[in-house]
Amino acid sequence: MLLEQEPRLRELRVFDLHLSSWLEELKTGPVQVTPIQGDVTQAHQVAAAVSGAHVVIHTAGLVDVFGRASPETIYKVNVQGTQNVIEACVQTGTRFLVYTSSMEVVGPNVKGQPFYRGNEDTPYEALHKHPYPQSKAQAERLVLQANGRKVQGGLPLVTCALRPTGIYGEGHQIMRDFYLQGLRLGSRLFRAIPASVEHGRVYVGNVAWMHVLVARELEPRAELMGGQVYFCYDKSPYKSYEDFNMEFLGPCGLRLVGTRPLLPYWLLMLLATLNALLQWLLRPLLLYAPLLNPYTLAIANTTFTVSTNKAQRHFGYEPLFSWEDSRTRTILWVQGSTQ
Ligand SMILES: NC(=O)c1ccc[n+]([C@@H]2O[C@H](COP(=O)([O-])OP(=O)(O)OC[C@H]3O[C@@H](n4cnc5c(N)ncnc54)[C@H](O)[C@@H]3O)[C@@H](O)[C@H]2O)c1
Ligand SMILES: CC(C)[C@@H](O)CC[C@@H](C)[C@H]1CC[C@H]2[C@@H]3[C@H](O)C=C4C[C@@H](O)CC[C@]4(C)[C@H]3CC[C@]12C
Repeated sequence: MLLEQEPRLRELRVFDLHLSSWLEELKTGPVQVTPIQGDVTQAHQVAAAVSGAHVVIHTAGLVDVFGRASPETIYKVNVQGTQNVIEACVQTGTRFLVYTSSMEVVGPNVKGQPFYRGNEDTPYEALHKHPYPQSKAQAERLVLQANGRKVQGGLPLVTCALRPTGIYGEGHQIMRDFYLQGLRLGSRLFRAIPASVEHGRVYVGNVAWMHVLVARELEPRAELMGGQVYFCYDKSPYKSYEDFNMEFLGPCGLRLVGTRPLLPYWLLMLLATLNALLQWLLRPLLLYAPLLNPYTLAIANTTFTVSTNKAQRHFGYEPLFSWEDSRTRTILWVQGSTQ
C-alpha cells in the first residue's frame, strides 16, 4: 500500500524474521524495495535496518494467545523488540516511529468487563494477566514514553501507536482455520458465543491505510499526533465474533448452527480448561494449541467495540475500503485459500 499510496516514497525496507516470497514481486516498480531478513530481538540487526530511514513503521510482533510460544519469548519479541526499534531510531537519527499496538492493550480486561463502543478516552480498567496483552501494553507504553526523546542530531523523536481491533481480511489464518473446520463438520459451525456479544473488527486494508496516513502526517502534525494512540476502525458492522465471521464463511457455503450457544458457558470453560491442561501435559512431546482455551473463550465472550473519530479529527483518516469491498475481498480470499 505504501508503494501505491505514497508518491514521495524512495525506498521501502521490509525487515522480517520470515520474508515472504511475494516481496520479490514488489521490486518491479520505480521505488527501491529492500527485503531484510532479521530478528527484531537483535538490536544490532534492527539498527542496521533502520539507519537512514525517514519513518519506521514497527508492526512486527508475536501474536500468540494460543500458548504456542512461551511468555518469555512473547516478551522478548514484543517488548524487547520494540525497545530495540526505539533505540535504533534514537541512535541512527530516525525521527518518526509508528507502532502497531492492539485493542488488547485496553481490553477485554481480566474482570471480563465489556467495552461497549468506547473511544481512546473512555475510562476502562486495563488489567491483564495474559502474556500477549501484557506485552503489547508494555510495548505501547515504551513507544509513547519515547515521544520527544532526542535522536542522533538533536531533534525530537515523534511516536504514535495505532490500536487495531480484531483484524480480518486476506491472510487471516484463523478465518481460514474456521473455514476448514466447518468443511470437516459437514459445512457447519456450531455457535459457542451469544449473538449479543459485540466484537470490534477492522479490515486489514484499512489498518494498512491508517498506517500509511500516520507515516505521512506524523511530521507535519507532530505537535498534535506525537505521543498519541488511535484505534483502527472502519465501517465493519458490530457483531459477535462468530456472526461476523459468517459474513464471509456463509457465502463460502458454511452455516452457523444454533441461534444461541449449543453448550452452556460453564461446559465450554471446562472444555477450554481441559485443552489448557492437555497442552501443558503434552508440551514435552508435541505442541497442542487449539483455538479454544480459557483466554480465547473469555475474550470471545466479552463485548469489545470502538466508536471513535479521533483518527479522522487528527489526520483526516477515512476508511479506504468500504464494508462491502472489505467483505468481498475477504470472501474471495477465503474461497481461494483452500485451492
Ligand atoms: N491480527 C489481529 O487481529 C491484530 C489486531 C491488533 C493488532 N495486531 C498487531 O498487528 C501486528 C501484526 O500482526 P498480524 O496479525 O499481522 O500477525 P502476523 O504474525 O501475520 O505478523 C507478524 C509479523 O511479525 C514478524 N515477526 C515475528 N517475530 C519477529 C521477530 N522476532 N523479528 C522480526 N519479525 C518478526 C512475523 O514474521 C510476521 O511477518 C502485530 O504487532 C499485532 O500485535 C494484530
Ligand atoms: C473457540 C470459540 C470460543 C471461538 O469463538 C474462539 C474465537 C477466538 C479464537 C477469537 C475471538 C476473539 C479473537 C481475538 C480478537 O479478535 C482480538 C485480538 C487482538 C489482536 O492483537 C491479536 C488477535 C486477537 C487476540 C484475536 C485472537 C482470536 C480470538 C481470541
